[in-house]
Amino acid sequence: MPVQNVDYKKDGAAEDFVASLKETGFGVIRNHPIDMALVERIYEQWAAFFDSEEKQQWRFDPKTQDGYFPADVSETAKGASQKDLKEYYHVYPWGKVPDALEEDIRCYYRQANALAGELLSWIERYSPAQIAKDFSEPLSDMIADSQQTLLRILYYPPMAAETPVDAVRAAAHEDINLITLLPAANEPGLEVMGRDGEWMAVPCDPGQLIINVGDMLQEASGGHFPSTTHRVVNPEGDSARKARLSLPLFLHPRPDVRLSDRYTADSYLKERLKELGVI
Ligand SMILES: O=C(O)CCC(=O)C(=O)O
Ligand SMILES: [Fe+2]
Repeated sequence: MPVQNVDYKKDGAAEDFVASLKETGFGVIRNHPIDMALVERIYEQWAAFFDSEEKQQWRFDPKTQDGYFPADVSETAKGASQKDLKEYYHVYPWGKVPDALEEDIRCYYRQANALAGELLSWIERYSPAQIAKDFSEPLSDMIADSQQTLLRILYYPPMAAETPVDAVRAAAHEDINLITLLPAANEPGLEVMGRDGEWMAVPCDPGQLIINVGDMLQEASGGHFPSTTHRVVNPEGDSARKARLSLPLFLHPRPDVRLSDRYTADSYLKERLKELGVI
């Protein structure tokens, strides 16, 4: 089954969306309530931010992890030999944001967070009873007042003349959190690994929203929803001269939320961030 593209307003949307998540770990939603003009504006504003030297004043705080992460400290995916070719900025509800960029990004955060709550209730509704009975609380409650949900503004610079062999925009990885909401990026490149081990391009038509399952939902659902491996490939030809921006919202439960017998959200996150070498 390929990743399903679901019309948010159509009857049966919730069921089709959850079936796609179960089969592929990914779903695409169109006709959704997120303001895409706002997203376009955010891409423009933040492209200018990443192009400026001002970003150096917003460097991340290693303790709290909010702010700007330059390319030389950005992530190395689990098992990858090179750092990803990306920079990013982490926005938390309590975190720092440059004044001129604050209103739009906080507005997007609220919209996307609200839609994520609804999608999590769709997921719960269409989880088999055997699986849902083990959720320690409704999935949408897990993120309700969370201060941990992270909005990342990602900037993949135009390809340099020389990059280290094996370095890619984002090496194959799985997301740590419950689910991720990702509006279509301004350039293609996102790929998901199918069950057959083949890479498939994820559609990035303007206006679409991509949702993927993260490791925490996989853990909480005993593997019913698979956290699917994905990556961002390097562009070729004319696109190599273009920057790519994307805007994933990583839905993180409150730290005390019990994911499974083995983990709380907090113990799970700490274990994974250590593996990534960012704490
Ligand atoms: O840039 C993208 O399209 C995806 C980014 C991603 O997978 C991540 O930051 O976890
Ligand atoms: Fe990801």
